[in-house]
Amino acid sequence: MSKAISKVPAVINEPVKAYIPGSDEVKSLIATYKKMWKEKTEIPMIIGGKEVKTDKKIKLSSPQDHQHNFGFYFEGDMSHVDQAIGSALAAKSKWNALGWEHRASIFLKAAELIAGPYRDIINAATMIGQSKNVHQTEIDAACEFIDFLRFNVEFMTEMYAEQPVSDKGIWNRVEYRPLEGFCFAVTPFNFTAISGNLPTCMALMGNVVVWKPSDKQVYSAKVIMDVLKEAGLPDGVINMIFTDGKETAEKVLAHPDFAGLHFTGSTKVFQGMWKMIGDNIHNYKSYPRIVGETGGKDFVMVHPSANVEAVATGLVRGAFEYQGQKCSAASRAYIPKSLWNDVKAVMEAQIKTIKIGSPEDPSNFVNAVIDKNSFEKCKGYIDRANAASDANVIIGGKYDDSKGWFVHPTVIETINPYYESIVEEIFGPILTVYIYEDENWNETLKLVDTSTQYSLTGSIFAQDRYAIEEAYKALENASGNFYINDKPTGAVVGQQPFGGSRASGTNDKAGSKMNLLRWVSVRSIKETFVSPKDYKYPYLG
Ligand SMILES: NC(=O)c1ccc[n+]([C@@H]2O[C@H](COP(=O)([O-])OP(=O)(O)OC[C@H]3O[C@@H](n4cnc5c(N)ncnc54)[C@H](O)[C@@H]3O)[C@@H](O)[C@H]2O)c1
Ligand SMILES: N[C@@H](CCC=O)C(=O)O
Repeated sequence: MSKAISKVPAVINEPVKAYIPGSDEVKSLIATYKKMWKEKTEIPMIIGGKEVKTDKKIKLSSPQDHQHNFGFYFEGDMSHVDQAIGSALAAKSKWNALGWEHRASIFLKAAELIAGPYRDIINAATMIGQSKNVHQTEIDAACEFIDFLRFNVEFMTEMYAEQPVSDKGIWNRVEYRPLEGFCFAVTPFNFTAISGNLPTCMALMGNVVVWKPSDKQVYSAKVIMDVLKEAGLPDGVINMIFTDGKETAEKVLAHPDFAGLHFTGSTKVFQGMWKMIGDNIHNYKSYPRIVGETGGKDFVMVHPSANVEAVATGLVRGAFEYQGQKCSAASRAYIPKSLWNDVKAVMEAQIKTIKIGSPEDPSNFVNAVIDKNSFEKCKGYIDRANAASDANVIIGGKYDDSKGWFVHPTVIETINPYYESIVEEIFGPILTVYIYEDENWNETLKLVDTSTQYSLTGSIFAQDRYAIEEAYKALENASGNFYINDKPTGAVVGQQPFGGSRASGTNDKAGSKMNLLRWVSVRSIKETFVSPKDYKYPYLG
């Protein structure tokens, strides 16, 4: 244990590299992409620090070229889930006993490795496996993940420093113990940073973890485990398994030592897991912590005083960056009639210039959606809108799966504020707009607040300060992240703590102290320096 109260290095957000065409940084990244594209990587599970291969080799193909096989991963079964739980529990007491500075050092070193020697590798893996363009991968796999790692260390020390007051003659302290048992991280395909953050932030707080990444994010998940190993994470602290989600959840969530779920993904899956936890409540040694960040139907509300170019740009970037596959993506917009023709014209002009294709060509702004299911889902919404009497595809609407899963940026206009594409999460490059009469501003605010089950992100565009204040109040519970004159995507760790409520999650704000608090169980300690020797109150003589 340490003989000093040390301070961790001051933290600032990792600068986003510009990747200017022709620059050394873009050349280096694209060269790494091309090299990794050709390698037939074999990706084992990592249990107790050991590589685990099975006879079930699953082919990995890239969304931008579904016939291209860039490697394989080894799928496990329920025996591997048992092994992962066993390894986590075996690693627990040593990890728990290690001084916090050592835990901090491991994750700070991991941040440095990603910022330096692993930057191109983790970025290229994300581009190949998850089809992100150079900028989108840089803000996710490099910068956001680095920020999570560094800021969480800072938040941990701030938390540890929070101590109660002490009356005369006593000393009160609190300590932030890891949860008893093991934790379970289940992560989505769309953000490498999220998949890295969920298991690592629990481990940072002294917990041991079973981690099940999405089968569509296996390549960058492997790089995360490589980095953690090189950073010195002891064997068994984080165990990565590639197993069926539902079966794994059934097994893990029935275990008496299950202590906490850290989930990010769709609403339906999270609700299913919450129900399983409820059904098992009598089996556990402690009440498990449940944190889930889930789906969204994120709004852009536009006031007649808004700036047209700012609105159109916010919509184009908010809806179509990473093919709309951000939980925060702008997917419904409410635009006053007086501005609509102008906003539409600017959007059409911008969308016309968007290039679509593989991330290997950095000039492609839109890449492929993640898989066939997603492609078919988007196609369904577009085809039904084309046939609907109350909706119309007004921009885009093309799709092409001949090489990759490409869906063009699409705008649907509807006259029905409850039309399917304006209330359901699509998770693709499809924005639905509803045009309201300018005088119906207040009614439209109510519609934004009540027409979907979600409450994740949302934006108000207005120059009129009274209108901003009205929207701010009327939409108080309509989003967990609220933006004024900006797109509803792109939260930065340490700047806009991220998460939503209603059907969008437990709002425990990833990358903040609020989230880390969920992974500790506080013990209060009171020490009395001179203990009383008689039971009598002073007035009893
Ligand atoms: N709110 C947020 O912060 C946030 C961030 C990113 C993504 N998301 C949401 O995630 C979704 C997209 O990601 P996705 O497609 O990977 O989500 P998903 O729900 O399909 O999968 C998430 C994880 O759950 C696993 N899983 C799937 N079915 C399961 C089951 N029945 N039981 C247990 N685990 C199961 C998957 O294998 C994966 O690891 C969207 O709904 C998006 O809004 C939310
Ligand atoms: N934190 C990201 C979204 C993560 C969900 O997919 C953003 O703010 O855009």
